[in-house]
Amino acid sequence: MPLDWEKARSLVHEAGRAAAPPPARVPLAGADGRTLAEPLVTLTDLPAFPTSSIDGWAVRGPGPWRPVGRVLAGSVASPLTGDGTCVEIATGAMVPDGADALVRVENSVVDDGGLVSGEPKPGPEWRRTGEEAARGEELLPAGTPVDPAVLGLAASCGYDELAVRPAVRAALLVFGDELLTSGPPGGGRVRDALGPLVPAWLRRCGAEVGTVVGPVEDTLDAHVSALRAGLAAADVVCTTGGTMHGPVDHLHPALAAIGAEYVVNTVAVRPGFPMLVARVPGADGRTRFVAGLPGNPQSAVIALASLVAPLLAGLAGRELPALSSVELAAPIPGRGTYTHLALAATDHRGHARPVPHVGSAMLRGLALASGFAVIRPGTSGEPGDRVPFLPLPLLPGER
Ligand SMILES: Nc1nc2c(c(=O)[nH]1)N[C@H]1C(S)=C(S)[C@@H](COP(=O)(O)OP(=O)(O)OC[C@H]3O[C@@H](n4cnc5c(N)ncnc54)[C@H](O)[C@@H]3O)O[C@H]1N2
Ligand code: MOO
Repeated sequence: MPLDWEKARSLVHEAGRAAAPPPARVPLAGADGRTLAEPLVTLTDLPAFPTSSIDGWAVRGPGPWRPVGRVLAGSVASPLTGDGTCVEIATGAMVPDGADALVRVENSVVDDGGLVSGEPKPGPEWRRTGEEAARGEELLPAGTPVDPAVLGLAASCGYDELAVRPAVRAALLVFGDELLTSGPPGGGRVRDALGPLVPAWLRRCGAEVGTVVGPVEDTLDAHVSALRAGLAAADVVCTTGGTMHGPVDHLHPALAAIGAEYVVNTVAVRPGFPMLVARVPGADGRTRFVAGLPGNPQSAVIALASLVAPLLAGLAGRELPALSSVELAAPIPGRGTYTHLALAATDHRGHARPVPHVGSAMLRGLALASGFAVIRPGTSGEPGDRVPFLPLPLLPGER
């Protein structure tokens, strides 16, 4: 029985999470795009010392004030001990003990005798120690994706290295003797569209893509050898084609031959129902996965978005990618007891409109869409309905 689509997403995510590789400590520069394996706890107060927000004067007592020195960013300020004294201070410099106000340079006057007068602003002009965070405070939980902001925050609170989940290693095996790897299709043969497409989308899901092989010869032996070789170097081996039971569909027998166990075998979703994920014990004791994507190109993309993205998220120690929600701008039919994933383009108001050319063998509609409107089993979508939306893994600026 094909599994419910939402159930299948969470099952593969859990399977990935259970098999996530152990954390590694890496220098900050190598942590970009990984996932925090431990909470980010600040190693100091932030800021670590009272810090001037302005260029001007740190003053003590009532003015005018006699300058007794200067404190620049990067140095330790000596205390201001006498009322009626001040030091020149730069933005970012430590505010001296004893100072009770800061006066901006543009709000001050220095008289001929060198005395400074001026009006401090009513609000404090410096940042108090620990005002952003207190030493030992948790700033971000484990499982947070490491992005540029996280790298900057980690550096600012004292980290040289971060404990992160290693990158998930993926491989691709393309099945199908009918596939051409260059030139125009014809004479019964089609161009391999998935060899170029799948690795690019795996990378957008955060995976490192190693081996890409194809077409693998349409024999059981060739499939078994290619799977074994792929699994030796990857956490997840994606395959395309051969998920059904046609005369040269060898995926299921090959999975049996390598001792794989299905996590999900067919999903109640249209298009793409023959998709699967199976787990295989690795030689090192760690679980590896095979993700079988159907051969029809749009169906393969649906399998990537439905199963492979959650699996990679689980292996990376991340949450199940959340579905967003859109308002339909046009009707979308349901698919009976199956979930219908309908390619749609969204506008700036979050309205989704189905795109044309969306047959499971087509890619034209995919290239116009930003994701799939999710029409749940037993429902259909009417204009104005809010429905869940499964975004394609696109980078900013890509549609
Ligand atoms: N008797 C049945 N036959 C089929 C059924 C069914 O329910 N009963 N379901 C159809 C559906 S739905 C799908 S999806 C496909 C899945 O088939 P496979 O995963 O076994 O894929 P193939 O048979 O190898 O290929 C299907 C189709 O896609 C083309 N293809 C394959 N790989 C690529 C590629 N890399 N680039 C471009 N196009 C590719 C291939 O030439 C075929 O046209 O099964 C249906 N059959
Ligand atoms: O389900 Mo197939 O994947 O419709 O093309």
